[in-house]
Amino acid sequence: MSSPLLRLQRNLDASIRAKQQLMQESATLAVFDAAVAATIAAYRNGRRIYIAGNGGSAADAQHLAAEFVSKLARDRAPLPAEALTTDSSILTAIGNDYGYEQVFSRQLAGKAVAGDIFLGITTSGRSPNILRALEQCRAMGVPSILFTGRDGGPARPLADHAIVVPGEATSTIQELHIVLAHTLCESVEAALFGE
Ligand SMILES: O=C(CO)[C@@H](O)[C@H](O)[C@H](O)[C@H](O)COP(=O)(O)O
Ligand SMILES: [Zn+2]
Repeated sequence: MSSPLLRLQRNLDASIRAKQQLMQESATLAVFDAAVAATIAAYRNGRRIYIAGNGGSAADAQHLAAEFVSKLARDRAPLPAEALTTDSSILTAIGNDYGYEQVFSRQLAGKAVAGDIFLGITTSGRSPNILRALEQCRAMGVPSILFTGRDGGPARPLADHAIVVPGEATSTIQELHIVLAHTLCESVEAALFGE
């Protein structure tokens, strides 16, 4: 077998093993269940979700926001959601004037209200802009969900619902995060608009 196919086999195997492991981690699944309930509660109260991450996790933040606003599995009313990663003017202004670690926290300070919900995505649990965003949520009464990996790093204790997934490689952790993201959106759709 050629080496790209060997790599594919290895990566598929790592993804499958990590997903099977997550299915066995009942404590982690319970945290996810609570995170879904908190998101449904925010929407029922007329609030919205803000989502942030870096690199591939920025793409995941945008992917999930698009599905809340457009749709995932069924035709229904749009749900308000915003990825904090999309406006290059805001990102460069805050990054340039206040520092990259404030690019998400300052947007939350300016846009979010108590009772909104925030989802931070970081495979390492160590990205300073996600840490600052989680601190900002605590200060503002915005409940927070964290999708992370490894030991969850310093982000873990800062989040209300910290979901730490298995996986050794960053890419494997991200593959589990996208399953969580789709399941979160699908569950919200079902709760608000029926199965
Ligand atoms: O997508 C990938 C790797 O798969 C990268 O772009 C990755 O997201 C970046 O290195 C991020 O900066 C990593 O940040 P984090 O997950 O540790 O918060
Ligand atoms: Zn990637």
